[in-house]
Amino acid sequence: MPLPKNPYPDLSDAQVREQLQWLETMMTRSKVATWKLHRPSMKMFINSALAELLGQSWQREQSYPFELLVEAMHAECRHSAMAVMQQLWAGDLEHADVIFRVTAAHGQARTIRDTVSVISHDRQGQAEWLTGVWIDMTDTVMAHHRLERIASTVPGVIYQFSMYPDGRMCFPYASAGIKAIYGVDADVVSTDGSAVFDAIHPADRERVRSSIQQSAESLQPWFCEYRIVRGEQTRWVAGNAMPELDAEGVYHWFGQIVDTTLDKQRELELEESRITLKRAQEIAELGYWKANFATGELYWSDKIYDIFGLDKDTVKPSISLFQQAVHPDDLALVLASEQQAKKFGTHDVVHRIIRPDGSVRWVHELADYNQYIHEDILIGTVRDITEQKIYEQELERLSITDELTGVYNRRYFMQQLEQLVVRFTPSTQAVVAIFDIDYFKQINDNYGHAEGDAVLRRLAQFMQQQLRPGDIFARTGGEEFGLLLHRTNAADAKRRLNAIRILVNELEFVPSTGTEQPYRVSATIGLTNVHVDDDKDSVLYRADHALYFGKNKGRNCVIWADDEADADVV
Ligand SMILES: Nc1nc2c(ncn2[C@@H]2O[C@H](COP(=O)(O)OP(=O)(O)OP(=O)(O)O)[C@@H](O)[C@H]2O)c(=O)[nH]1
Repeated sequence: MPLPKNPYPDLSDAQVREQLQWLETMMTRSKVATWKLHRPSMKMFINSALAELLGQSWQREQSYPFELLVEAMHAECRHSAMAVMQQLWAGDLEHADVIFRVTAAHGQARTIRDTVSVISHDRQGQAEWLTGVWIDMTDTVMAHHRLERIASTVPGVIYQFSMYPDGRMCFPYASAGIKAIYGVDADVVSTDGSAVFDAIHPADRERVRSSIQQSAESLQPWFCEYRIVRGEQTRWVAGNAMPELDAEGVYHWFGQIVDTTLDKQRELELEESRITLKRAQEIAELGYWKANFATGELYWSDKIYDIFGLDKDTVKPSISLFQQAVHPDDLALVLASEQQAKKFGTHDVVHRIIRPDGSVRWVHELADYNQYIHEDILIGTVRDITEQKIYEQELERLSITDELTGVYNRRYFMQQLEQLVVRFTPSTQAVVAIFDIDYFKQINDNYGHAEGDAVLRRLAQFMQQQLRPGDIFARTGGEEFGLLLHRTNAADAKRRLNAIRILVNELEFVPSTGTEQPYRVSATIGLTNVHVDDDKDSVLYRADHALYFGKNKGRNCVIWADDEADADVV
């Protein structure tokens, strides 16, 4: 049988034999299985490692039928393996890697990569001598299989991504999930990863690239959320991976990419409703809070910090902090409302707070006590109603104020008188008086209506100054004023009002024209004390009667009226 031609013409046959010996020893030791086949005779020579693997006894130079090898192959691999062999025999291929499974000695199934080379050809160009080296890939295949099984239970895709110094990028490993996420096959991107990058939404592509670059530069974990466009569909994915730099300057990331479209949609919807709510709260000047009475914890939305004049970054809200901010006069009201809420479910209270700068604000709190939550929690809103309160107070003030003189008006006087008579008890002491300017018509007639107004203003202010706190003084008609003197007896009231009458009469008025002589005014005052069985009309009737009496008597006097007597001049 002709041996293959010596491929090393510089060496003697003996040297070649020696080299072969050495090679064979090395291969046997390292358990590399090899075979060589003389194609024309189909005689096969195998090394001891292959003989051992196939469960054959071995002798140097013993030939074996090639069938031995073919029979060891698993039936499902045989056809494709032999097809490659045929191409090698025909001289169509010089080298080929053939992968097949064999049943080795002791019935063990092994996966083999047989690297076959044609060593020599016959005159027709067909293979004459061929050789093969078996590499046992069982462990690799098993590891791959194991990885695939694990990967199939993990959401999304797990992968290795590599970036070369020349900028090439690829996915040497990607689990089957890559198809579902990017719509590409793992083997397509195993050498060129551009299909994955092409699938990224154009608006996100640069961001993804620079995040990879950053991770490479810092060797810090890569994390990125971005969109993928697949036909009409846009999906959100999130990727994270750990980078590594190898000795050749190649970066490798090992990580996972998952589809987060649903989470992202929920997140975006949540963010949208959060913004809408925030905006609505801003428009309504509304803050949102949640108080846990069991723990004393309090949550405030941003708006509440503004309302309370506190800094969000440095202040941590708590129930006690809130209570400290409540105006001391309103704290009992607020606490009572909270207790009410525990019984009836609703907390609805208007109160004042004091800001750190001392300014006072009015707030309206509305909250619900949720009895279905087992914790002691009140959830509610707070609105700054200071402007509204000021406006209301101003309206209230205007509704009880006389426009010309600035003192109380008739409406307020009548309200107070009504309250006085309704609440009156035998131990209460109060006096009601009517103060009427004498001959006021003449002032209008002599100096004009504006001068009359000025006199009314000045007299009203003057009277106001003469009274005690708690006394009520109001303009009840044109040049007529009413007085309610609390905790005063008849003698005291007569004395005080007479003193005031004298002071009024001493006032000097200078006409605004400036050309006339100064003049004085006088007033007549009718007064009475309040009785237990009085209503407001009966009180006013007596005071009015006394006033009428005084006018008739010549004016500039204080007249006391009681039930019996018509009047009593002071
Ligand atoms: N300037 C001015 N005059 C008013 C106002 N309201 C009422 N008067 C005038 O006050 C005058 C009241 O006149 P009378 O009721 O006759 O009373 P009098 O002149 O003070 O006389 P006696 O009360 O009897 O002393 C009228 O001329 C009214 O026009 C007002 O708001 N401004």
